[in-house]
Amino acid sequence: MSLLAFANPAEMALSIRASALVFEDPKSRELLDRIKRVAPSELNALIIGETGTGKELVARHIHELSARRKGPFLAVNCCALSETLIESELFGHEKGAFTGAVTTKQGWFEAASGGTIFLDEIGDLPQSMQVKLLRVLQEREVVRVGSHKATPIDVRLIAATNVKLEEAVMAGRFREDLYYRLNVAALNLLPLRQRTGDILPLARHFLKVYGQRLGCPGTTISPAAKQALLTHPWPGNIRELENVIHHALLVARDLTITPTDLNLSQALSFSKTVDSEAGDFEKLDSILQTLCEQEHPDLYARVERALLQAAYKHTGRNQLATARLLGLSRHVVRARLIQNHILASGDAETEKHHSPLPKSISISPITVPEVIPKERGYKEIVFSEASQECWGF
Ligand SMILES: Nc1ncnc2c1ncn2[C@@H]1O[C@H](COP(=O)(O)OP(=O)(O)OP(=O)(O)O)[C@@H](O)[C@H]1O
Repeated sequence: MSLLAFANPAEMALSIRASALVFEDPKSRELLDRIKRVAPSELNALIIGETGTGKELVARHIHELSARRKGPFLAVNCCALSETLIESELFGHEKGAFTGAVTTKQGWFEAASGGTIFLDEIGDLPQSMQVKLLRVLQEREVVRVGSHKATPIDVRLIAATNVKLEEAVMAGRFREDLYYRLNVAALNLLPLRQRTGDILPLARHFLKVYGQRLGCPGTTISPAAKQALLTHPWPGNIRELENVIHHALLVARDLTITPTDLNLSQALSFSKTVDSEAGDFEKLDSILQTLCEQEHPDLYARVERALLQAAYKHTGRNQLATARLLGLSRHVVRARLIQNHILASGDAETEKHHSPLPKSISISPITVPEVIPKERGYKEIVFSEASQECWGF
């Protein structure tokens, strides 16, 4: 999949707006009505759904339908940031606040002023940060690390989770008061297998998008392939469907996609194999941790890298499958692949990840060249067609 570096914001605007929301199943249409009602309000929203169900796309849609549409839309993946850095990333820091803080830096909340901030995987937010986030939401101001001065912020928060936050609250892992603050407007995105009326419209949508990009517009899906799409369980949801269609267009011999082009049986048998292998990896992981804690603290990092490399190679460089194989979430895998510099530049399947920190920022087009490179010190912004995300380097 190609990467485009957008020199010009208008070009990126077009690309981002092209990511239309396809909602045809009656259950999805109900949700769309709710989204349209929630969007113009200033309410915080909580989007709940399995990985790949479209949480970020819905958050972006809410932003576009709100009065804040001209402001920035910043998407931050909570689990891609290490616990030590998350506070300064979200709220900024003063020069000299800690080793390495060589300049004063604005945090994401300030950068999103006048717009929307999307906190993905909110359930992974460390407890210490949950208290601080609650304070920010209550007081509507942030205090940079190393400062005593509060800066007012004008930001709408949309959070997302793929775990049941109620259970995390019951287990004491997530603050109840923060949960109620976030859960003002809850939007449940059903897994694709529970809204089968979306499958073929989405397949047609991706066929059109990728068909044009790959120079084979007008490609259709055979009746048998449609049937296969309708009966597949889609554990990776819409992201998986998108990848399947993209792949099918690459391998199809003519302008009709057949069941063989979809390669769904391989995906299923593979997911069964990895289910049984995951247990072994978990066992190995825990033995290694104990061993390394006792003997060689740096050995664990080396072994983790080797494991990640092996799993990533074994799965044909598929992040979701690697996550399943290792018993981790896709975001954790992605973050660790980046930290370990395993995602190489020019990799055809993945985004380009050179930043030492995975800064997953999806940005409202207008603000990209003005806010991000200048304020965040990025030299280059790269837009990934695959994930519809921008990456700063
Ligand atoms: N209703 C939809 N219509 C069109 N495309 C969609 C829809 N929902 C999701 N997609 C596409 O599917 C892919 C995954 O969506 P997205 O990243 O928003 O999911 P997510 O739930 O945020 O995933 P994760 O939990 O892994 O972060 C994206 O390429 C997105 O554009």
